[in-house]
Amino acid sequence: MMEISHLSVTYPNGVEAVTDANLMLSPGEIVALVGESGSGKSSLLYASLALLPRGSKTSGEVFLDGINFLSLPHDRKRQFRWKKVSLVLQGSMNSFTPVLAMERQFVEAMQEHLNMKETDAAARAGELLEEVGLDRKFLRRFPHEMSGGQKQRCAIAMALCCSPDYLLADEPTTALDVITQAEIIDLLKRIVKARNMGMLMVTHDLALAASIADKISVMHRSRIVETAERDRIINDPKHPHTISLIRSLRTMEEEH
Ligand SMILES: Nc1ncnc2c1ncn2[C@@H]1O[C@H](COP(=O)(O)OP(=O)(O)OP(=O)(O)O)[C@@H](O)[C@H]1O
Repeated sequence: MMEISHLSVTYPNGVEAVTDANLMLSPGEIVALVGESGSGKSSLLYASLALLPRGSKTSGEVFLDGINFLSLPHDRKRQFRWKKVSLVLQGSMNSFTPVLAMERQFVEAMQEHLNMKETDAAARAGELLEEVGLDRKFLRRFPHEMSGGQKQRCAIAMALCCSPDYLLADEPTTALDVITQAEIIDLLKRIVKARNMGMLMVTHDLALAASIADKISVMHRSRIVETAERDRIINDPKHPHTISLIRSLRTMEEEH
Protein backbone atom coordinates (compact mmCIF):
# COMPACT_ATOMS: atom_id res chain seq x y z
CA MET A 1 0.00 0.00 0.00
CA MET A 2 1.18 3.54 -0.81
CA GLU A 3 -0.33 6.10 1.50
CA ILE A 4 0.05 9.85 1.14
CA SER A 5 -0.92 11.42 4.44
CA HIS A 6 -1.47 15.13 5.16
CA LEU A 7 0.99 16.14 2.45
CA SER A 8 1.54 19.88 1.96
CA VAL A 9 4.00 21.64 -0.33
CA THR A 10 5.22 25.23 -0.39
CA TYR A 11 7.64 26.41 -3.10
CA PRO A 12 10.50 28.80 -2.30
CA ASN A 13 8.45 31.63 -3.86
CA GLY A 14 5.79 31.09 -1.19
CA VAL A 15 3.21 29.36 -3.43
CA GLU A 16 1.37 26.67 -1.48
CA ALA A 17 0.88 24.12 -4.27
CA VAL A 18 -0.47 21.22 -2.18
CA THR A 19 -2.54 21.52 0.99
CA ASP A 20 -3.17 18.58 3.31
CA ALA A 21 -3.49 15.92 0.61
CA ASN A 22 -4.46 12.35 1.50
CA LEU A 23 -4.43 9.50 -0.99
CA MET A 24 -4.22 5.70 -0.87
CA LEU A 25 -2.98 3.39 -3.59
CA SER A 26 -3.31 -0.39 -3.31
CA PRO A 27 -1.44 -3.04 -5.32
CA GLY A 28 -3.17 -3.62 -8.66
CA GLU A 29 -5.08 -0.34 -8.41
CA ILE A 30 -5.01 2.63 -10.79
CA VAL A 31 -5.77 6.02 -9.29
CA ALA A 32 -6.04 9.05 -11.57
CA LEU A 33 -5.38 12.48 -10.10
CA VAL A 34 -7.28 14.98 -12.24
CA GLY A 35 -7.64 18.74 -12.10
CA GLU A 36 -7.06 21.93 -14.00
CA SER A 37 -3.66 23.28 -14.88
CA GLY A 38 -2.01 24.73 -11.77
CA SER A 39 -4.19 22.80 -9.30
CA GLY A 40 -1.10 21.12 -7.83
CA LYS A 41 -1.20 17.62 -9.35
CA SER A 42 2.44 17.45 -10.46
CA SER A 43 3.61 19.07 -7.23
CA LEU A 44 1.86 16.32 -5.27
CA LEU A 45 3.48 13.62 -7.41
CA TYR A 46 7.00 15.04 -7.18
CA ALA A 47 6.67 15.84 -3.47
CA SER A 48 5.66 12.26 -2.74
CA LEU A 49 9.02 11.15 -4.19
CA ALA A 50 10.97 14.04 -2.61
CA LEU A 51 11.85 15.41 -6.05
CA LEU A 52 10.90 19.06 -5.58
CA PRO A 53 13.30 21.94 -6.28
CA ARG A 54 15.74 22.83 -3.51
CA GLY A 55 14.24 25.16 -0.92
CA SER A 56 10.70 23.76 -1.25
CA LYS A 57 9.00 22.82 2.01
CA THR A 58 7.14 19.53 2.32
CA SER A 59 5.23 18.34 5.35
CA GLY A 60 3.27 15.15 5.92
CA GLU A 61 4.13 11.54 5.26
CA VAL A 62 4.36 9.17 2.32
CA PHE A 63 4.23 5.53 3.43
CA LEU A 64 5.42 2.86 1.04
CA ASP A 65 4.38 -0.49 2.47
CA GLY A 66 4.58 0.98 5.97
CA ILE A 67 7.90 2.84 5.62
CA ASN A 68 7.81 6.64 5.68
CA PHE A 69 9.72 7.37 2.48
CA LEU A 70 10.12 11.09 3.20
CA SER A 71 12.04 10.39 6.42
CA LEU A 72 14.59 8.06 4.77
CA PRO A 73 18.20 9.20 4.23
CA HIS A 74 19.16 10.32 0.72
CA ASP A 75 20.74 7.07 -0.52
CA ARG A 76 17.85 4.91 0.74
CA LYS A 77 15.44 7.25 -1.07
CA ARG A 78 17.38 6.70 -4.27
CA GLN A 79 17.11 2.91 -3.93
CA PHE A 80 13.41 3.16 -3.21
CA ARG A 81 12.89 5.35 -6.29
CA TRP A 82 13.90 2.61 -8.69
CA LYS A 83 13.08 -0.54 -6.79
CA LYS A 84 9.91 0.34 -4.93
CA VAL A 85 8.40 3.13 -6.97
CA SER A 86 9.30 4.55 -10.35
CA LEU A 87 8.28 7.39 -12.60
CA VAL A 88 7.03 7.87 -16.14
CA LEU A 89 6.76 11.47 -17.24
CA GLN A 90 5.38 13.27 -20.28
CA GLY A 91 8.96 14.03 -21.27
CA SER A 92 10.39 10.59 -20.38
CA MET A 93 10.60 9.65 -24.03
CA ASN A 94 13.00 12.53 -24.59
CA SER A 95 15.19 11.77 -21.59
CA PHE A 96 17.26 9.05 -23.28
CA THR A 97 20.86 9.86 -24.11
CA PRO A 98 20.87 10.64 -27.88
CA VAL A 99 24.29 9.13 -28.59
CA LEU A 100 23.71 5.68 -27.07
CA ALA A 101 21.76 2.76 -28.52
CA MET A 102 18.85 1.66 -26.31
CA GLU A 103 20.57 -1.54 -25.21
CA ARG A 104 23.44 0.41 -23.62
CA GLN A 105 21.00 2.68 -21.79
CA PHE A 106 19.08 -0.27 -20.33
CA VAL A 107 22.24 -2.17 -19.45
CA GLU A 108 23.78 0.85 -17.68
CA ALA A 109 20.63 1.44 -15.64
CA MET A 110 20.40 -2.20 -14.60
CA GLN A 111 24.11 -2.46 -13.83
CA GLU A 112 23.87 0.61 -11.61
CA HIS A 113 20.71 -0.30 -9.74
CA LEU A 114 20.66 -4.09 -9.78
CA ASN A 115 24.35 -4.89 -10.06
CA MET A 116 23.61 -7.21 -13.00
CA LYS A 117 26.13 -8.74 -15.38
CA GLU A 118 26.10 -7.17 -18.85
CA THR A 119 24.79 -10.27 -20.65
CA ASP A 120 22.01 -10.80 -18.10
CA ALA A 121 21.04 -7.13 -18.25
CA ALA A 122 20.88 -7.20 -22.06
CA ALA A 123 18.68 -10.31 -21.99
CA ARG A 124 16.40 -8.70 -19.41
CA ALA A 125 16.20 -5.52 -21.52
CA GLY A 126 14.95 -7.63 -24.45
CA GLU A 127 12.24 -9.17 -22.27
CA LEU A 128 11.18 -5.73 -21.03
CA LEU A 129 10.86 -4.41 -24.58
CA GLU A 130 8.67 -7.37 -25.52
CA GLU A 131 6.54 -6.71 -22.45
CA VAL A 132 5.84 -3.18 -23.71
CA GLY A 133 5.01 -4.44 -27.21
CA LEU A 134 8.30 -3.74 -29.00
CA ASP A 135 10.46 -6.28 -30.81
CA ARG A 136 13.78 -6.76 -29.01
CA LYS A 137 15.52 -5.61 -32.20
CA PHE A 138 14.67 -2.08 -31.02
CA LEU A 139 17.52 -2.44 -28.54
CA ARG A 140 19.89 -1.69 -31.41
CA ARG A 141 18.19 1.59 -32.24
CA PHE A 142 19.17 5.07 -31.16
CA PRO A 143 16.45 7.31 -29.69
CA HIS A 144 16.18 9.38 -32.91
CA GLU A 145 15.40 6.19 -34.84
CA MET A 146 12.11 5.69 -33.00
CA SER A 147 8.69 7.37 -33.00
CA GLY A 148 7.39 9.22 -29.93
CA GLY A 149 5.14 6.28 -29.06
CA GLN A 150 8.00 3.78 -29.39
CA LYS A 151 10.22 5.95 -27.20
CA GLN A 152 7.49 6.26 -24.57
CA ARG A 153 7.16 2.44 -24.61
CA CYS A 154 10.92 2.27 -23.96
CA ALA A 155 10.53 4.77 -21.12
CA ILE A 156 7.85 2.55 -19.57
CA ALA A 157 10.11 -0.49 -19.99
CA MET A 158 12.92 1.45 -18.29
CA ALA A 159 10.63 2.36 -15.39
CA LEU A 160 9.91 -1.36 -14.96
CA CYS A 161 13.53 -2.48 -15.02
CA CYS A 162 13.87 -2.82 -11.23
CA SER A 163 10.38 -4.38 -10.89
CA PRO A 164 8.90 -1.60 -8.75
CA ASP A 165 5.66 -2.09 -6.82
CA TYR A 166 4.32 1.37 -7.66
CA LEU A 167 4.38 3.48 -10.80
CA LEU A 168 3.81 7.22 -10.74
CA ALA A 169 2.96 8.73 -14.12
CA ASP A 170 2.70 12.45 -14.89
CA GLU A 171 0.72 13.08 -18.10
CA PRO A 172 2.41 10.03 -19.69
CA THR A 173 0.54 10.35 -22.99
CA THR A 174 0.02 14.09 -23.38
CA ALA A 175 2.75 14.61 -25.98
CA LEU A 176 1.38 11.86 -28.24
CA ASP A 177 -1.30 11.76 -30.96
CA VAL A 178 -4.72 10.43 -29.95
CA ILE A 179 -4.32 6.92 -31.36
CA THR A 180 -0.88 6.42 -29.82
CA GLN A 181 -2.24 7.90 -26.60
CA ALA A 182 -4.94 5.21 -26.45
CA GLU A 183 -2.39 2.47 -27.17
CA ILE A 184 -0.09 3.65 -24.37
CA ILE A 185 -3.01 3.91 -21.94
CA ASP A 186 -4.02 0.32 -22.80
CA LEU A 187 -0.42 -0.79 -22.35
CA LEU A 188 -0.08 0.88 -18.93
CA LYS A 189 -3.34 -0.67 -17.78
CA ARG A 190 -2.33 -4.13 -18.97
CA ILE A 191 1.12 -3.97 -17.34
CA VAL A 192 -0.09 -2.56 -14.04
CA LYS A 193 -2.76 -5.25 -13.75
CA ALA A 194 -0.48 -8.10 -14.91
CA ARG A 195 2.22 -7.11 -12.43
CA ASN A 196 -0.24 -6.21 -9.67
CA MET A 197 1.40 -2.80 -9.32
CA GLY A 198 -0.27 0.32 -8.01
CA MET A 199 -0.31 3.28 -10.40
CA LEU A 200 -0.97 6.93 -9.64
CA MET A 201 -1.50 8.84 -12.87
CA VAL A 202 -1.69 12.60 -13.10
CA THR A 203 -3.76 13.93 -15.98
CA HIS A 204 -5.73 17.05 -16.84
CA ASP A 205 -7.93 14.88 -19.07
CA LEU A 206 -10.96 13.51 -17.23
CA ALA A 207 -12.05 11.35 -20.18
CA LEU A 208 -8.62 9.72 -20.24
CA ALA A 209 -8.75 9.24 -16.47
CA ALA A 210 -12.15 7.58 -16.79
CA SER A 211 -10.79 5.22 -19.44
CA ILE A 212 -8.06 3.80 -17.20
CA ALA A 213 -8.65 4.48 -13.52
CA ASP A 214 -10.30 2.40 -10.84
CA LYS A 215 -10.48 5.46 -8.60
CA ILE A 216 -10.38 9.17 -9.41
CA SER A 217 -9.14 11.95 -7.14
CA VAL A 218 -10.05 15.50 -8.09
CA MET A 219 -7.67 18.31 -7.22
CA HIS A 220 -8.70 21.96 -7.08
CA ARG A 221 -6.65 24.92 -5.88
CA SER A 222 -4.02 22.77 -4.10
CA ARG A 223 -6.55 20.50 -2.37
CA ILE A 224 -7.91 17.06 -3.15
CA VAL A 225 -11.61 17.85 -3.04
CA GLU A 226 -13.09 14.45 -3.88
CA THR A 227 -11.92 10.84 -4.23
CA ALA A 228 -14.13 7.92 -5.21
CA GLU A 229 -14.55 4.93 -7.48
CA ARG A 230 -14.44 5.98 -11.14
CA ASP A 231 -18.15 5.28 -11.81
CA ARG A 232 -19.26 7.21 -8.73
CA ILE A 233 -17.23 10.27 -9.78
CA ILE A 234 -18.55 10.14 -13.36
CA ASN A 235 -22.22 9.40 -12.55
CA ASP A 236 -22.69 11.04 -9.19
CA PRO A 237 -20.10 13.75 -8.54
CA LYS A 238 -20.54 15.50 -5.18
CA HIS A 239 -18.11 18.42 -4.99
CA PRO A 240 -19.11 21.53 -7.00
CA HIS A 241 -15.77 21.50 -8.83
CA THR A 242 -16.15 17.83 -9.80
CA ILE A 243 -19.70 18.58 -10.97
CA SER A 244 -18.41 21.36 -13.25
CA LEU A 245 -15.61 19.11 -14.61
CA ILE A 246 -18.15 16.39 -15.45
CA ARG A 247 -20.48 18.95 -17.01
CA SER A 248 -17.74 20.24 -19.32
CA LEU A 249 -16.85 16.65 -20.26
CA ARG A 250 -20.51 15.97 -21.19
CA THR A 251 -20.68 19.20 -23.22
CA MET A 252 -17.53 18.17 -25.12
CA GLU A 253 -19.01 14.73 -25.81
CA GLU A 254 -22.25 16.26 -27.10
CA GLU A 255 -20.37 18.60 -29.42
CA HIS A 256 -18.54 15.66 -31.06
N1 LIG B 1 9.13 25.11 -9.25
C1 LIG B 1 8.13 25.89 -8.88
N2 LIG B 1 8.36 27.03 -8.18
C2 LIG B 1 7.34 27.80 -7.78
N3 LIG B 1 6.04 27.55 -8.02
C3 LIG B 1 5.74 26.44 -8.72
C4 LIG B 1 6.76 25.55 -9.19
N4 LIG B 1 6.15 24.54 -9.86
C5 LIG B 1 4.83 24.78 -9.81
N5 LIG B 1 4.57 25.92 -9.13
C6 LIG B 1 3.24 26.49 -8.82
O1 LIG B 1 2.52 25.53 -8.03
C7 LIG B 1 1.16 25.48 -8.41
C8 LIG B 1 0.79 24.07 -8.81
O2 LIG B 1 1.50 23.71 -10.00
P1 LIG B 1 1.54 22.22 -10.56
O3 LIG B 1 2.49 22.18 -11.71
O4 LIG B 1 1.75 21.27 -9.44
O5 LIG B 1 0.02 22.05 -11.08
P2 LIG B 1 -0.57 20.99 -12.09
O6 LIG B 1 -1.97 20.74 -11.62
O7 LIG B 1 0.32 19.82 -12.21
O8 LIG B 1 -0.62 21.83 -13.43
P3 LIG B 1 -0.21 21.39 -14.92
O9 LIG B 1 -1.23 20.37 -15.33
O10 LIG B 1 -0.30 22.66 -15.69
O11 LIG B 1 1.18 20.85 -14.83
C9 LIG B 1 1.00 26.52 -9.54
O12 LIG B 1 0.53 27.71 -8.95
C10 LIG B 1 2.40 26.68 -10.07
O13 LIG B 1 2.59 27.97 -10.61
